[in-house]
Amino acid sequence: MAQSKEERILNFVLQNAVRGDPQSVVDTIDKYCSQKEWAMNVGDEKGLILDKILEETKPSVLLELGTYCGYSAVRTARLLKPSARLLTIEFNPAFAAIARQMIEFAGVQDKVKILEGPSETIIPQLKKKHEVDTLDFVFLDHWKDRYLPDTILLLDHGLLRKGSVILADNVICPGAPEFIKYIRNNNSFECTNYPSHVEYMKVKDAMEKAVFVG
Ligand SMILES: O=C(NCCCCCn1ccc2cnccc21)c1cc(-c2ccc(F)cc2)cc(O)c1O
Ligand SMILES: [Mg+2]
Repeated sequence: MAQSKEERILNFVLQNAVRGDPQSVVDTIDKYCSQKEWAMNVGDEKGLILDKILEETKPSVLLELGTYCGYSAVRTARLLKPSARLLTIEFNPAFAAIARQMIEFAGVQDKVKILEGPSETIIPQLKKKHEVDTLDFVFLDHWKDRYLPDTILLLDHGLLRKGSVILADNVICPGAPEFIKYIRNNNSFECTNYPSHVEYMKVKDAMEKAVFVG
């Protein structure tokens, strides 16, 4: 069977990165996707914004929507304290399988758990099935028209607390206009926009941080 792009990315990492070194995995994916094949990783430019917000927030319980090849899961886990846990939801089983191998190669498997399925099914299970109380940090990077309904789902299931941080990728390109309209007009959230570019491109993009103030 012909290899998928995601398999080619994983194999490039297995052959060129250092096992157990998450930074080398992140750098190697960025090298491949900027020089050989574009892929929808958050990338190095927006990745630095993610890093800074993680270092400011110091979260213990994190949720990511949109694992893909595991780039942002590895990038995030490399900055977490030993006791912190990242749950990452992936809809596509083939991508989840790639991400699992990427996360294990990087050596961050003890901090990361991949949950396979649609976010609208998994979010309501987080408290009882995945022993979550509330989330300190949520990274939205899945279907852009699910950012708003899933934010409402998080609220309805009591998964946010005062100070919970939601960080959304791609609020310009591909864009998440309904999410942005809602979150910027909701007094329960304090929003900050971080202008950037689409990963590995010159096209304008941005990330939006929304802190839940209760
Ligand atoms: O589409 C994007 N991501 C979403 C991929 C599908 C997620 C599916 N999925 C995963 C978990 C999950 C749970 N529940 C339901 C569905 C779920 C994306 C696209 C671009 C992009 C593309 C073309 C272009 F010209 C410019 C930019 C850039 C990005 O950074 C992106 O993130
Ligand atoms: Mg994205």
